Amino acid sequence: MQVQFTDITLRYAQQTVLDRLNFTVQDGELVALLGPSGSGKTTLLNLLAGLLTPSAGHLLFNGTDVTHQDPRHRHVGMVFQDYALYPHLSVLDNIAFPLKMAHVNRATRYAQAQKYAQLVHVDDQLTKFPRALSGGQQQRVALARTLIKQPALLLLDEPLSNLDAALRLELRDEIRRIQRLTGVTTLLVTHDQDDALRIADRIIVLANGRIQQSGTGAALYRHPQNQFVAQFIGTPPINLIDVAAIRPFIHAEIPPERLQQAATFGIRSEALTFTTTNQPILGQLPITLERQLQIGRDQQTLVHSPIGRLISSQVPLTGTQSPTTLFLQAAGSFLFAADGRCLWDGDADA
Ligand SMILES: Nc1ncnc2c1ncn2[C@@H]1O[C@H](COP(=O)(O)OP(=O)(O)OP(=O)(O)O)[C@@H](O)[C@H]1O
Repeated sequence: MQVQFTDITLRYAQQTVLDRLNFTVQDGELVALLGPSGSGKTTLLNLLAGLLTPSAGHLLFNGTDVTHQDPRHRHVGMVFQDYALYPHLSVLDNIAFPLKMAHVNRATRYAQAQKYAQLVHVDDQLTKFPRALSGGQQQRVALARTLIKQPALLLLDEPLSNLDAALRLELRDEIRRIQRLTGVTTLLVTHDQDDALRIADRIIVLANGRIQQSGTGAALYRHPQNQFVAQFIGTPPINLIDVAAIRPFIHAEIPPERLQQAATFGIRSEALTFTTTNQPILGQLPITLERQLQIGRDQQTLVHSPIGRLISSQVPLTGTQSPTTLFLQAAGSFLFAADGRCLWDGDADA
């Protein structure tokens, strides 16, 4: 089902939580809604489920205006962070429960429950009660219980938040597999960029009630439209430097009028390189090494420079001599205006 927000605004008393949102989720798409705490993610899901009505604007499902439609008629399924399983019912009865409420006969609802249990890989747990399951298994059951209703739209509200790291990784892949198999249009709410980047076809970044940018993980990382997105997406975090401080170290081709307008220079850790490559270089900085870390397969080096402390992921772990200069590569460098807009992107505009 295609979902369309047209100029949707939601206010609580004086606070505008969502401010004229416009976006479309295509039929079968898996979109992550990524934003910091309080950015309005849950509010947006509640609008889709029909638990809230917007202050202004329209919500369309397959082109039909459902802004004021009763939640029961929307065919929307929701899965929450805390599973919300019925503790006194077995796995099979939990999954079959929505069909019982819909007065589907016993044989059919158990056959369907078996089918969905297989889909989410809990078919070997059918007689257990929720307390005897791991968090990941409980979330699988919650997913099956929602999917058995064959929703036209699936809403996942921080479904991985209560899981430990290993289960989280496993369920991320599972959510994607199950969504692909069922083809259900899905909106996943998360504040975790890793979840969004690994699961979704496309990410919508929400902050301060506005869509900051919508795109693939690669587009958001390589071509952020503003400083918020540049800071929010990517680990280690982007280096942000006052333009006036870095200007004396820049020798190459940035349009002078852009430099004039800019307040902040952003540089990704991988754009601070130890040696020159065949990539365009903007300039170079004298540095002293502070600390080097190996974090899994990634290396991070903290350096002191005349423009402050920086992080590079391109300095080899020492052994030989310490580097005294780092090169600023154009790709991965950005200029931001005082209001946060990206004025120049070293990869796209150079
Ligand atoms: N019923 C309400 N009355 C007044 N303000 C509310 C109400 N519900 C939410 N808000 C406010 O709306 C804003 C967005 O809340 P929402 O729960 O949608 O954010 P969120 O992005 O889901 O945050 P989190 O990740 O912390 O759950 C917050 O500032 C919150 O305080």
